[in-house]
Amino acid sequence: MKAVGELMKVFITRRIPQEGMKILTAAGVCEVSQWDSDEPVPRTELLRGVQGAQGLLCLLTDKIDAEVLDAAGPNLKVISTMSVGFDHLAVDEIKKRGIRVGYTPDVLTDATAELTMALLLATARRIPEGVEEVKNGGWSSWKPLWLCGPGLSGSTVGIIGLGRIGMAIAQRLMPFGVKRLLYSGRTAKAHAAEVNGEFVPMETLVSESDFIVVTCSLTPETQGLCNKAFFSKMKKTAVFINSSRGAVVNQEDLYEALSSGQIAAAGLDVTTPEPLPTSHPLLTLKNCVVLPHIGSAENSTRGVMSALAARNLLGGLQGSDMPSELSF
Ligand SMILES: O=C(O)[C@H](O)CO
Repeated sequence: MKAVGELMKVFITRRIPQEGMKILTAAGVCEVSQWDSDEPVPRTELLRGVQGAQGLLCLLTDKIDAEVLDAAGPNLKVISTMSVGFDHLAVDEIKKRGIRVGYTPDVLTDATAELTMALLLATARRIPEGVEEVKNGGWSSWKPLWLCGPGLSGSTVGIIGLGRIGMAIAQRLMPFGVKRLLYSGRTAKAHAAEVNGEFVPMETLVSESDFIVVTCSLTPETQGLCNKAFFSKMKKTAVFINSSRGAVVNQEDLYEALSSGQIAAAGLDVTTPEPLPTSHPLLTLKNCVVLPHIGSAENSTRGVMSALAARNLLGGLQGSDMPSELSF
């Protein structure tokens, strides 16, 4: 048994699924302190909690910047985020200080692809609107022209960012009889052949797609990518879906496009900010379906993410391999 003094100090910024906590406890190498709540850690508590830590296990809601790294001090060896996205981490600053980073790719791919499909179908076929009409007495009869929306069969779908999640969505789209699958991104991908994906310039994807699905990561290049110019090139009948990060979209421009009939509908699992204030104009629109960032909220997925984040943390603390280390 090691004396407490020899244990490595770790700060965890939230209550996380048991799977990860059990792994950390069983390893017996760290002294864990935690923001033991379902709500995000206040900034002051984060700055306090991280002091002297050798390991930090954080979530996508925690902005890990130079101030946090300074507060942690020189002992910080590893940051393990329980997320596949890492736009909340000041990667350059982290790299400069030689701190290793773990993240959780792959394990949430299926869950996020499933949710994106659900959001796409719900938005296109106006499911939330239909549910609301049933509840509020708006359902007067079966009506030939009521609550119609576009279907996937025979359609063209454009995926922005054919990475792990984009590819899993493409695979799920195939049995729906999609006619063309377009994708854009930095480079053509060999794996696109599996889904008959056509690598096209962004302009072509935007103007030819009946459905646009955004799954790229948030980077300086993709920030605000879906803006007025983007929406103005879309078909008036097209549906826009975003399950990546809210900041890829200019929400004022999206509101304008939706309310003016420039595009048919939008489904968003991510927004800026999160949560989206209940007074936000997008929430007044029937043709906009907004979900509270639940892409990976599938029963077993969060436990698996938590376990992977714990293993990444241990790898970084012990100077050994991390199952999913971010290479930068
Ligand atoms: O980055 C992530 O992990 C997703 O957005 C949430 O699971």
